[in-house]
Amino acid sequence: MIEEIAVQAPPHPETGTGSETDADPAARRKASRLLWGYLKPVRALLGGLLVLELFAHGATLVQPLVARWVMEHLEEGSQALIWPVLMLAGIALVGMVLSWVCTFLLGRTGMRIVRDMRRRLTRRVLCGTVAAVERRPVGDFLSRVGSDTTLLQETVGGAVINAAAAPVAVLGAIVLMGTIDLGMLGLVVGLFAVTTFAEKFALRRVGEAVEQEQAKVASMTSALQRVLIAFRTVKASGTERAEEHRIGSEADAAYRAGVRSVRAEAWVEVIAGASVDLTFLIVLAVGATRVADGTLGVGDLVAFLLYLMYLHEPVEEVFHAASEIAEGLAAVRRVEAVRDLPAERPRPALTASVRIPDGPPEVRCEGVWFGYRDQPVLRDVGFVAPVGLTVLVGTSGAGKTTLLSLMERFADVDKGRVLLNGVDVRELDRAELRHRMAYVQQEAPLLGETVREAALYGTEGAEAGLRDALASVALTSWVDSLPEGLDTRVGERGVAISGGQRQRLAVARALLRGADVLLLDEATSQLDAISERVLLDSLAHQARDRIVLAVTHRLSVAAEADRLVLLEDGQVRAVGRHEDLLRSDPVYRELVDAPGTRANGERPPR
Ligand SMILES: Nc1ncnc2c1ncn2[C@@H]1O[C@H](COP(=O)(O)OP(=O)(O)OP(=O)(O)O)[C@@H](O)[C@H]1O
Repeated sequence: MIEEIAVQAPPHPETGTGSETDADPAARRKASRLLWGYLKPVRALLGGLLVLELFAHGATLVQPLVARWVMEHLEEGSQALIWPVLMLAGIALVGMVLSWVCTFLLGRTGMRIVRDMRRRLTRRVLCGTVAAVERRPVGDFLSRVGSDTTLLQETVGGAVINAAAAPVAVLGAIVLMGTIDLGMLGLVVGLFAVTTFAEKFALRRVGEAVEQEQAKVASMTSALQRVLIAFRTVKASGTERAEEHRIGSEADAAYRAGVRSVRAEAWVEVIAGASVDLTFLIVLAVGATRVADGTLGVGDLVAFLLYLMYLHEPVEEVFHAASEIAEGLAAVRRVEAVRDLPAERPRPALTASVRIPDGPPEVRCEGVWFGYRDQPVLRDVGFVAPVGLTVLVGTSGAGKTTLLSLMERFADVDKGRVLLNGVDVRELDRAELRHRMAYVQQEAPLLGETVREAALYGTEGAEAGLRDALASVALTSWVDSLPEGLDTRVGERGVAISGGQRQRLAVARALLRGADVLLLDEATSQLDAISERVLLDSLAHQARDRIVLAVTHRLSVAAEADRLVLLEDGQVRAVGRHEDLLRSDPVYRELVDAPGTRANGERPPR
């Protein structure tokens, strides 16, 4: 069974974030808590910014008072006006400086949170289990780490501060209105309560629509990424139009969800504006009636209405900020789905002292059972791979790659044991175990921009052995023919080099790790007979003091093996040398006779 720390809910068809959606109040509360958590490292800074913002509000409020003072003292001549005018200019300057500082600091704070979030997500993905990470489309990860985190920047860079500062302005005005007439204030508060109730629904729609839009963008990115990886196949299959249509439909779906979110946002803005305007009219009607029956003064009504007009901006700001926060919370939910990825379980504390015993290396499988999603793939597999070349052969799907995965602990056995030097690999620290092994995966992908970087990837201080390793895989003359030698760029996915060269480079990298156990999964499948011969000689040399465990369909590799393990339908069918199995096992004979077991130019055995 695949080992996971947290159990991942299956992706939601619309949002792709698991079963939690914006319609779920518990999910909303959890997202709010998480957003508050993200702000933890910058809460003090945000507090300071809030104070600055309030000062900026204060500076705006003082301006009319000073202007009024200037108007009242006009008749005293220009001399008397110098100081008030200078004061006005000073206030304006302070307002400008505060505004710049707030905008800059808020923007920077938002970016910092996004940067930290991206770092954490990257760490989370890299620590995830192989099963959990490989199950998700790559484009989905890219979208969550790239674009969803950007949405958060908007939320933090302004919305949070506005959501805190604007209510203070609203509260201030409300208190002043209360000093004029409590009855009228009750009316205003009642009307605002109705508005807030209506806004709640619109805001929920914003959150849902943004989450759906982001999920559609992720699907589009995944579709595009698949096409780019298989670009030649797409061209050769003549499916450009079909792919364009498919990716286009994802873009359309993202557009439709985007329109839904914009529509909901428009409602938020309109309801906020209309609430103030409507309240103004109702207060005017009620106030006029009260002025007429003498229970309210004209001056009080005018002052009350002025405060209502002043409220227009902060009320709109509050709801605009709420809308941005709803978008941010949608992003939080999508980002958190990555943070919930099951991680590789650390080594159990009880066995913390277990180390790999010294001595000649040995890999041993004892009664190993393993399945994917309760479908058994390996059944009671047992064999020993001592120092030397051990080759795993078997029909496609027999479980060869799966066996190598269990040795590297990409997954753990359901039953039985895999032992390295007599120690169950589950008791070992993963880093130590993997340090002892070098692995070339079936597709032999290259990491690094240049030939040198690709060959040295994951090898520490191995540069001195680079030339020898390249010679071992017959790549010296190729590297020497490159325009910039080892520093020639190999293209993003290594497509600038042939499949065989890529495989050999991957093997050179594995050799440079100097590991006790070399795991090679179909590492010679694309080699010609001559390069394969060089590589096999080199592997034979390596196998004198380490374990080389190779999965192959190639006869030439099998013929060189010190021992063959023949897998059939997840079980060990036979173990022996090539000649013995050729004589005794009809299934092995059939495999050997099958097409594709020989390198180009290789002759069949006599
Ligand atoms: N991640 C996975 N999830 C579910 N099933 C899987 C997964 N990986 C492999 N399988 C299944 O497990 C079985 C064994 O796969 P495995 O890749 O180990 O076979 P193999 O012998 O290496 O095949 P090949 O020679 O074609 O590479 C296959 O039926 C395969 O479909």
